[in-house]
Amino acid sequence: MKITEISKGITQLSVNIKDILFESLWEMPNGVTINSYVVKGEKTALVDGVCGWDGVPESLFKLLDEIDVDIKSIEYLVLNHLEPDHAGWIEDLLKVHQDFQVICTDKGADIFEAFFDTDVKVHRVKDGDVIDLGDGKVLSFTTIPHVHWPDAMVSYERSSQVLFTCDAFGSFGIFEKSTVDDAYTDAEILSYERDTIRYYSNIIAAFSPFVLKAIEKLENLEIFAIAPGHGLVWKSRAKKILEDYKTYALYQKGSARKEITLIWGSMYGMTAEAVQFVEKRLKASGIKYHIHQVPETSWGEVLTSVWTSSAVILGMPTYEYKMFPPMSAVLEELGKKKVQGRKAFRFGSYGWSGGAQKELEEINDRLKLNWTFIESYEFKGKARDEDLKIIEGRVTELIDML
Ligand SMILES: Cc1cc2nc3c(=O)[nH]c(=O)nc-3n(C[C@H](O)[C@H](O)[C@H](O)COP(=O)(O)O)c2cc1C
Repeated sequence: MKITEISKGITQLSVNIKDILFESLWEMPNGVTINSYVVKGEKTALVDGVCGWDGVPESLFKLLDEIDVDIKSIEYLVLNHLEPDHAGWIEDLLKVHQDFQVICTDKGADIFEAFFDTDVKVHRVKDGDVIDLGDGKVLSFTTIPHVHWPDAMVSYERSSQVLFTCDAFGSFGIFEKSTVDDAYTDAEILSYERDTIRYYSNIIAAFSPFVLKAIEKLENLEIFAIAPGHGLVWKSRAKKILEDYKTYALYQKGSARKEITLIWGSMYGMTAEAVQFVEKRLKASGIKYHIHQVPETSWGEVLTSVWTSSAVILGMPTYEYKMFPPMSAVLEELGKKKVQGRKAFRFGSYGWSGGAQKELEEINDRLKLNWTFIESYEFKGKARDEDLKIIEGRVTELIDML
């Protein structure tokens, strides 16, 4: 738990969350923070809440207490996004306070009504609407639909130029030293980047075209700080996180970094032997690569690597006339996130007639992955020296294509 003053009258209340799966699905090896913000003019607004998970609502009440904000003094609850990791706390709030207004978009209001049984007043805002809190504090609102739900908006406090973005521009990770980027060196920020990319690729990626539209909408704002619902507050690097998000969004269609992700699975070690050989070749080439075995590695981890990679190598055998099933499961997930336009190569073992290749081609077409494959290579049983030579040639071809 942390309390941080972002600007005069604007305080961040941050709760650390570990050892859960985000959306009951995505691993977070370094946890996540959920950030709520108090904006104090003559009136008090709370921007975004926290989740209803064990101990979290109590943490927010405690933090409000520590900064001497009487819960009953909150007149506005600004909900940039209704996902329960930010809005679940409302159930607990309603038990002690009902005399406030919810501020959200039209779509947000519909979701609010679906999630909560309450007569609390809901004020629907559109682009450019403002709420004057008095004492110089004015909040204005800009919708950013589908980043990440259709209800999403950002709120901007005009005098301090703080932009509250909820899920947009967020990251995974818990930050012990400070919750503001200024406290960290560039090298430290770079070491947290994988958590940001993991967050982006796992949670936001499917909506990348909307991320680009949102950034366009926000580009001309004077920004002192970007204050998201997860991860660091971006002050000196506010422009940089906008640029980084734009870059991540553009990775969706291909032309990502000069990196290769090798995803592999093997039942009895025949494909695994060839994988070891390919890994040696990648190591010798000096190119940056990620290697993940499936099903041992989670989708989230694989997705994080593939998101930044311009090329993918798949190593898997035939299983019941199809691909080794964990590989098709991962590809289906990549299809849902629309990871398109990768350069790719596939190799693998089979026992009698094969079949994996046919399913791979079907998946590439059906999911519109639009991956450009170098001719795949299949070997019967164990890969012999002549097989490895051919595989090596094709891996070299792939590296050269980058
Ligand atoms: C459950 C199972 C199903 C298989 N189905 C097929 C198949 O449909 N077609 C085929 O050619 N080989 C099939 N095989 C044989 C494997 O593809 C072959 O043994 C291959 O060498 C396994 O590679 P691995 O050691 O990397 O798992 C199957 C093997 C198993 C264990």
